Amino acid sequence: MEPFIPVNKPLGFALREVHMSVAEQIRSIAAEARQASFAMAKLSSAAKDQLLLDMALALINDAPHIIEENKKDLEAGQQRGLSAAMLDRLMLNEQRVKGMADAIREVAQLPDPVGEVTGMWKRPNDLMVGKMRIPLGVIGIIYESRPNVTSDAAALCLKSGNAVVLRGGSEAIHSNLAIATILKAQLAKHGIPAAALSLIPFVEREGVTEMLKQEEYIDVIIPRGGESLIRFVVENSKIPVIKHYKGVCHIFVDATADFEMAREIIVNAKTQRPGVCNALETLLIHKDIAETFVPFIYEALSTLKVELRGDKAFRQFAPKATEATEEDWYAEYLELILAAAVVDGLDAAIDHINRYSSLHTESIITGDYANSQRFIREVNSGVVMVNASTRFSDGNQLGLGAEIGISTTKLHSFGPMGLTDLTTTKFIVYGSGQVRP
Ligand SMILES: NC(=O)C1=CN([C@@H]2O[C@H](COP(=O)(O)OP(=O)(O)OC[C@H]3O[C@@H](n4cnc5c(N)ncnc54)[C@H](OP(=O)(O)O)[C@@H]3O)[C@@H](O)[C@H]2O)C=CC1
Ligand SMILES: N[C@@H](CCC(=O)OP(=O)(O)O)C(=O)O
Repeated sequence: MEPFIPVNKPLGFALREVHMSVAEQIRSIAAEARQASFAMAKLSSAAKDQLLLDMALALINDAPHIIEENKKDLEAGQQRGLSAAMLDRLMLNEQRVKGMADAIREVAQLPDPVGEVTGMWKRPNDLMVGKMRIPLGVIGIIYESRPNVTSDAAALCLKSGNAVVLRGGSEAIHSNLAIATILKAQLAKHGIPAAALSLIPFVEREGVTEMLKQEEYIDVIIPRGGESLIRFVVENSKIPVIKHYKGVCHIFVDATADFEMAREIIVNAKTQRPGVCNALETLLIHKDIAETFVPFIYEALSTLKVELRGDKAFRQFAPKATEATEEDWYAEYLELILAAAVVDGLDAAIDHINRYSSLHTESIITGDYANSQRFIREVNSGVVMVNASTRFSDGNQLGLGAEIGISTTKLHSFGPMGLTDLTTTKFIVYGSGQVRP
């Protein structure tokens, strides 16, 4: 997508400091965030929780303003011909703003990971050695055009004692600025440096490029988005990157699967919200049940207007399905299209997944315990499920309150990332005068 300048010029441009280049402005934001991160790291759990609760309340109180700013984004999006699904992702109403506030409150209620001692052991010389959880420092996030990510990410980063630099999708610039301004005002009220939460206030892509050069000030970059973003960040970042890549999610229906259960799960995973990264994109079916299961699932999905693209064996039992090409096995459709193949068994299913998946989320539907255990151990993705919908691959649904995103990188955290994943540990050592002989 081409870089986009907001239609409402005064807002887009007024926030780019005219006397500073993009590079200077980003460097200054990052440097101030670094300073603010020291203040964040020292805050007590109670202070952070109160800050978050006040932020949630402020969002509710200022909902009319947020919705007004969001309308500007929606109008600009309509003018640019964004799809209905994209406009829906962008849209905020009272209920969605309330949802954002609820998510912040939920994060406030979660235990604070900072300061937790994760282990303590005694050495023969009586030294006590342990590990303590600490914030990462400054987290830079580049994300899509869903404005609620701005408040979710801010809440998670602040509660875990970090400062955060946010760069949201250009389509959501007015909404994001409104949300970030409201949240920042609460930082000031609580005596916390406003730079603990910064939103890049303009849409030039150069801002992303410059962010990736701030290794002196930003500790980690989280790119949350599709192919173009991830490739760009991986090629250009001087800062460690935790990729949050697209979701080419699979379900494998084993020979022992309960058909009704399989249908419920597949329908949910494909159709409940097709535009999100944890929606199902490829279905694999054990050959021993293909003759009966393929027509059964084809009927259920085509009734719901899902287009099926099958391999030869799948089309043998569902002749109306279109032909899948090699490209389909890599595809993240984010719409009502599903690729489907018949495989020889568990080994072939695991091989297919490990070859084509984006390491996001995969599920097996099976009545065979041993196969479920092999699937869990051998599938190389951040979330592996048994007899459940891939749509559960979500921080809130998995008990993390919210998620910064779903990591498809094994370092430093794999799968949905919550509070604990935004921290690291340091060694702590208690002595009583010991010296090394
Ligand atoms: N794993 C996870 O946690 C998640 C993954 N996703 C994935 O994200 C994708 C959908 O998101 P979508 O809205 O398309 O997001 P995009 O990947 O198009 O954009 C996300 C952000 O990246 C920026 N960006 C995109 N390309 C570049 C580039 N070449 N250089 C610099 N910045 C860039 C965008 O800026 P600009 O506005 O300027 O285009 C935006 O801020 C899907 O593939 C989905 O699966 C989504 C959410 C969570
Ligand atoms: N949080 C999501 C899953 C991850 C996500 O945010 O995906 P996306 O909607 O593609 O930005 C969910 O509700 O399922």
